[in-house]
Amino acid sequence: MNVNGRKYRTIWLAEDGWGVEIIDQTRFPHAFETIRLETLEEAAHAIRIMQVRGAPLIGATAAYGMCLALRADATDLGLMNACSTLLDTRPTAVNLRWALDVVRKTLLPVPPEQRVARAYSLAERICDEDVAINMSIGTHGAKLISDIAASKRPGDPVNILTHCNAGWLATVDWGTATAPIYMSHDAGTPVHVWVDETRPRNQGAFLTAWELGQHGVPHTVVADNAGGHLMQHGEVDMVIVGTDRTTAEGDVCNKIGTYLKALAAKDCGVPFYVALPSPTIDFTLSNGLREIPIEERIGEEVSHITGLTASGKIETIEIVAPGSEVANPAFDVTPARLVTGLITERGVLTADRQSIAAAFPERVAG
Ligand SMILES: CSC[C@@H](O)[C@@H](O)C(=O)COP(=O)(O)O
Repeated sequence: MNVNGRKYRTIWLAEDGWGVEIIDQTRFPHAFETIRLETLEEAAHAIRIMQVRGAPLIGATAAYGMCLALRADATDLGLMNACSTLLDTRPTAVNLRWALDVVRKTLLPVPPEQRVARAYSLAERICDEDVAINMSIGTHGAKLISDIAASKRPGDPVNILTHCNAGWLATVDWGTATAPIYMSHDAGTPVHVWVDETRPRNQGAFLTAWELGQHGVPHTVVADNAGGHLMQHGEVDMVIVGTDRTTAEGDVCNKIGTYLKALAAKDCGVPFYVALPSPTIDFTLSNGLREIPIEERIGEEVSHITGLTASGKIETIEIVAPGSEVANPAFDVTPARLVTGLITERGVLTADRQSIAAAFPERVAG
């Protein structure tokens, strides 16, 4: 993605060939700042406090975190300890476990003195694969958008609602839910995006709105509760969201509030699509509601909010009545029956076990 005329990925190797650079997502939308990671602890911290976030980018950062860890200790014990430190950072996005499994299984049979170099090439491969996957999701999703455009009056935009940030910033490049949007926009299909603000951390208002603006995609930020109303009044042609973990049966776990959008979409006959890169499929799970771990985050994310004051200062203020209890479940599960289709790198699938297994037979086996 281009930012201020310069092409960026969200994570990259520093010029010295070993430090890892990331964009600090806690500073959006008011500042664009990068950070250099040099240690395992810094990589784990970046994931934990959400300087990087979004399922694919969490996986990519973990892969680079392993490189940094192995520079300090490339023994079997060092490798296993680093895996468990990174795995403990966030519980829901399965891309984290997937990336760590790839690194651990590949490196354990390799002699310790060769592990650092192998880890860096693996991390680079994981990043490149993420970009390729998202571009394929973009191609398949753009076809869905152009089909809807063909049924509208020429020039009328396809109105797409999205929740949270499954965009460029959540991946290495392109995004998952946003890839079809960027590709359609670039191809001249008129699109307009309804961006759910996505309380409590406002990934929609802070991140998705920022990156759509950078790319010149027409969009409107709405309060999370507006989606149902917009759908009832024919203002939404389709929903596209991302996912942090999708079961073998097609149940989809994504940012809190996604389920309510799926219910409203079902009631209003609006197609509800999930952009799903294959590393986000957890073939060990069937029932999303019972089996997917849902991250509980700190209450301050609900009780406080950060923004720009009229005097140009970034400040955090309290917005909940003092003394009230707050709860902060960060994800919810949308059952497969509410999902119109899964937009994967291998095409648009029905959200069921047969379709998912037929598209990714090698993942079922291993
Ligand atoms: C392509 S990213 C898909 C999901 O990771 C995204 O929709 C999401 O819920 C991110 O949550 P976050 O808590 O910001 O990491």
